[in-house]
Amino acid sequence: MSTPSRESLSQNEAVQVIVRCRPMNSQEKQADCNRVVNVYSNRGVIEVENPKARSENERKKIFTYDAVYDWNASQQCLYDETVRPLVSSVLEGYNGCVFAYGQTGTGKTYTMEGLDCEEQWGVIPRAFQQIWTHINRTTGLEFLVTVRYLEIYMEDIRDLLKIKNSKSLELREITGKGVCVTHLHSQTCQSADDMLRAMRVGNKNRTSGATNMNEHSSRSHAIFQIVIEMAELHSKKVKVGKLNLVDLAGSERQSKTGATGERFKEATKINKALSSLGNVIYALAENSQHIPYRDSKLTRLLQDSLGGNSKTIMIANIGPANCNYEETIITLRYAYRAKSIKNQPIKNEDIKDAKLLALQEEIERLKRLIEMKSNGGGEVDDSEVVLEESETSDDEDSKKDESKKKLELGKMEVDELAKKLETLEKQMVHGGKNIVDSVNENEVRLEQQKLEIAARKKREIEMQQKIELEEETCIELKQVFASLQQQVDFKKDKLKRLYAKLQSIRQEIKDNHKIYMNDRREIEEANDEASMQLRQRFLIIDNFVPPEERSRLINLAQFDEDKDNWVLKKEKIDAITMERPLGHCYRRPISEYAITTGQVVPKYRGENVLDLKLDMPLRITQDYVSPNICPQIKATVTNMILHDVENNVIVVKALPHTVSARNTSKLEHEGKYKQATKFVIDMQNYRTKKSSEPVH
Ligand SMILES: Nc1ncnc2c1ncn2[C@@H]1O[C@H](COP(=O)(O)OP(=O)(O)OP(=O)(O)O)[C@@H](O)[C@H]1O
Repeated sequence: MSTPSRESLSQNEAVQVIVRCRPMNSQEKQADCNRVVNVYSNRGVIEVENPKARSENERKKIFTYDAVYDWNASQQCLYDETVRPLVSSVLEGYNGCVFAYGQTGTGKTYTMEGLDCEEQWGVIPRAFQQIWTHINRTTGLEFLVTVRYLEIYMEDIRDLLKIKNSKSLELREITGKGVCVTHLHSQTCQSADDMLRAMRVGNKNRTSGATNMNEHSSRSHAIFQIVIEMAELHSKKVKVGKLNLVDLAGSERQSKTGATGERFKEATKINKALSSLGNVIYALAENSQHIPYRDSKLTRLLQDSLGGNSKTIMIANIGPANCNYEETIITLRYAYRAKSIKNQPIKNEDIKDAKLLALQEEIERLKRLIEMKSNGGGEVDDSEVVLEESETSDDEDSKKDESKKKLELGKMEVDELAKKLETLEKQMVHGGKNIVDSVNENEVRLEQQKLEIAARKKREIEMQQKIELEEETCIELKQVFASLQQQVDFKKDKLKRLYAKLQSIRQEIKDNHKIYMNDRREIEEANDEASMQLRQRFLIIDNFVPPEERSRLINLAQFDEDKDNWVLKKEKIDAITMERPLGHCYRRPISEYAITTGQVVPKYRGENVLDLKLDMPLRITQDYVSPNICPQIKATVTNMILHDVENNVIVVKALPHTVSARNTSKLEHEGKYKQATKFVIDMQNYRTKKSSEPVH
């Protein structure tokens, strides 16, 4: 893909964050839950009341977003106001991404896919409609539309359109194209119905299951990708728009979802991937130097959409009930942070390696070939056959037959080429099919109006938010006071309001600090655990692995960027020139029958026993020299071994439970911590050194 020109680089653009609150569900109604969420759509504000508030400061939390939707908002309204403008940009050649995030059962799948009846269609089918309406009324362009559908389940990537032979697929970073999934099936579509069919096939294959919170819970992160290549008929210039529609698995608490066994394992993986998504959002919002995209497959795949070259919308889904207060606040904070992520959308113009160009070239080539063959430029010439028919000599009869055969073969070839041409041509769609339709004009106008309304609504919300900010300062200037007392009362009121605001901000800081301390404790625990493991492994290496073996492995180890892990290089064994052992017997016993029929080739002394090219080991057992074991380990091992005289066997005593670093005394813990940290630093230095070495 060619690199984008300077002109096509647009300005930084923030991720658009939208919040949607679903209606109370039957479970919540039965349990007599209270609604604690208030939605102010005209101001883009969500207000949440804390059901366990101990003081006035803790009572209300207020969050502001680009747009908010309550339980009455229709699918059409959400799509037209927020997603339609983004899909329009994709049709101009931008990359776009819409992803739904939220607690399990809050309506992510409902928002992205919706229900079967057209009125309840979600973002994905509505995007299909918009794309094909556009294609069908655009003249002067040729389109190639392909879709892919994948899920990330327990950190494995699966192809949802080709599930039968779908093993876990690999991710690969391709220069200029970003992170791609290798061997992912891509399906060409010629209509919105084709896309709907692909979506339904994929949905059937998607991993889902029932939890306490949702009867049909999606247990994987699903990404539906649409690639639209558009070529100008005259200039052959190609632009490409890519749209990622992502339905994430729900964030959840194991205690609430009642997850056990396989569901528990799933939930752990889901939460891990979502927390790495959270870390990426946090790092981007904080403008960190290092963005941990590599921590999970989900974040690697969404790399372009978060802090990359795409226009992105995050739809945060929440529930209205008091019983989900904590989860709702977590989602709202998460979404609030995402608001400060800046992307750099790029228009993918003048793309040189588009599939559409290759397809056009192939079609031209086939057309030329068919024409050549039909005009007799191929192997067989019709006129030649006619001429030959007039000659009657016996000798030439066979020649005639041969020519006929050739002719038939030639015709078959032309037929095959024509079929191939037809299939290729079908893949490409010529824009402007409905251009003569009078309804079409109205449709164009309607679409334009919808976009204008969306833009106006966006501006209105922005203005409202600005006005509210400025009101605080302006109201005082406008006020004319009749007396000093009136002025004092006014100022008292203002002070009260500001004090309440200050208290709520203080509370927010307190809550955030608590979250930060929890996160920090978890990271420290993970670090302690990792350090202990590292130390244990170093002890094993130091004491049980011979030094030459160790240096051999160090030389072979190299960091594989694609696998994001260390791998061992293949060792060169050419230098070893050991003779293979020879057979001792004179002859291999064989049956009389085999000898007479000559089926078996007898084996003679002097031949290799094995006729395989085996790798020879670098050392043989006799070369083994026992290593120097450190005295502590020796003592531990000696203490562990008992001689069971009665049964004449050696018994190894079980080790006492390892004492966790957290439970040991402070001093001991600090000592261990220092040692462990040193090991971590050594290992990191080693990794850095290795990865900076040139790879041979
Ligand atoms: N805005 C809404 N209006 C009406 N019904 C809704 C709305 N949002 C969600 N629902 C209903 O709530 C239920 C749960 O929704 P959904 O399955 O979409 O949740 P989810 O967030 O995708 O859950 P999970 O993460 O477990 O997959 C569904 O029956 C859905 O139809």
